[in-house]
Amino acid sequence: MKSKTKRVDVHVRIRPRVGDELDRDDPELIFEMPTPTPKATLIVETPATEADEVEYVEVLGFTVPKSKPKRRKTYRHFASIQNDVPNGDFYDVAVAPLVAQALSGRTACCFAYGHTGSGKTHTILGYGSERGMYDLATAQLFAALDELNERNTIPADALKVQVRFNEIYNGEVYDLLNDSAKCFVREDAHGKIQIRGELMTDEETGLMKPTSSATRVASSAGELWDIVATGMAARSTGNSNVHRASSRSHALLELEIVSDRVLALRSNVIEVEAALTRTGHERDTLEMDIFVRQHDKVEGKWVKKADARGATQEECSLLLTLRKELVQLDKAIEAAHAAVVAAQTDGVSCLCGALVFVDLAGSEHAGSVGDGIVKTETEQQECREINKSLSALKACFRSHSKNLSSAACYRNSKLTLLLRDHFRATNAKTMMVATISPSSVHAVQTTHTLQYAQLVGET
Ligand SMILES: Nc1ncnc2c1ncn2[C@@H]1O[C@H](COP(=O)(O)OP(=O)(O)OP(=O)(O)O)[C@@H](O)[C@H]1O
Repeated sequence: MKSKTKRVDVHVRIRPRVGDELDRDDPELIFEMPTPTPKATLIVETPATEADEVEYVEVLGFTVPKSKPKRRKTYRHFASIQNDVPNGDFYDVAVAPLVAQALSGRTACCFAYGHTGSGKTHTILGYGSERGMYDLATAQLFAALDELNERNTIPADALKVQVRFNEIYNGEVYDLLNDSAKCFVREDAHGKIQIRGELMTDEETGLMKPTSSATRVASSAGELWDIVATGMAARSTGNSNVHRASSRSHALLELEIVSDRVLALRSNVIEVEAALTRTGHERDTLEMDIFVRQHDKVEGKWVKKADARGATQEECSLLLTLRKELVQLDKAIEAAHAAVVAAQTDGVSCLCGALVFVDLAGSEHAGSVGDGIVKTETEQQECREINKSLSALKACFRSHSKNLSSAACYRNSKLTLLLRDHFRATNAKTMMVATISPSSVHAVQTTHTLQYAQLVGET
């Protein structure tokens, strides 16, 4: 049986002219929408300029006809085109279905792509009285959770929302809920992507162990807003040793429906895994001590001593105990994982539903490494990283829509690695909003955004 394709719904959002565009009275691009949703087409026409009237030009002393610029361009494969609509209307069309998806226990991702100033932040996070997508989404989410919680009598099963808020800048991941601390992304023994903090010394054992990246839990939309506001403040200020502009970083806000029961069981998994690491380290150290005692290093190679004595009885019995403990711990990890899965599947159907909002770096930074504008070493590196992550994202959209199980494309950037489990979650839904300005001053960036959006929409 042919599997269903998982297309990315791409919505184009055209904002009104704002700020300088109004002050300068920028000429507007002309938009035509000949085909309505669900397979919308957008024709963009740049207004004629005085230069268009020039018919001939001098080239190397010859007078030749001037080639006419292509003023009309057509872009296809969009789910909808929203021209000058308020956030609430855009939400109803593009984001409300994602919330329904999360409330059915599945995953939904929303990406905002466009050049700096095109309206990504206005869309995702909102401005003033214009509530952003995540705010409108969490209001809808909590309205549903509150209703379910009213019927629930067991406190440990009360539904809440767990928040993680990370920023990816120059190929590194920062934790916006932990003072922009640097994080590390790795795959755990069960193939799940984990975000970990810096290594810390465990006071009990003296061993270095990674701290988990910060998550916060909100029981109401108001609490969630406060958590996100903390992250947004961290994003705009950065930390003392990293100065980054938000337009040159990707921000990833992950919201997951959880209960205290599920969180306790997950933290039990982390505890048992830590115990396994500790015991494994103890066994390895003892085995190494015995080995080193029995061998000499000759010309870089270990050679067994002629008079090497075996392990003492005490060491043998300790090794036996440690090996038995490791077998027990392996079983305990399996059981702990099974308990998490059982709690997640036995609970209400919305449990573990997730909503992910991604405010991507300004698209003008992609493809602009060699655009002729003088850039510092750091700026060139930033452009390379943005290019890399946005190309990897496009490849992953393609692989996702074609139901390819290949994990390789996700490894090509931190952004896609962080998103991998969300993309590959069962029946995950993905939506991208391509934000554009109507000002012809931004025509080049608008063309770039629409080309990328079309490629994503046609995958
Ligand atoms: N749909 C809209 N309606 C009215 N004003 C808008 C709309 N979209 C954006 N704006 C305004 O345009 C300006 C730039 O928008 P915004 O900051 O969201 O851009 P951005 O793409 O997020 O830029 P950056 O990459 O710097 O974060 C803001 O003043 C914002 O309020």
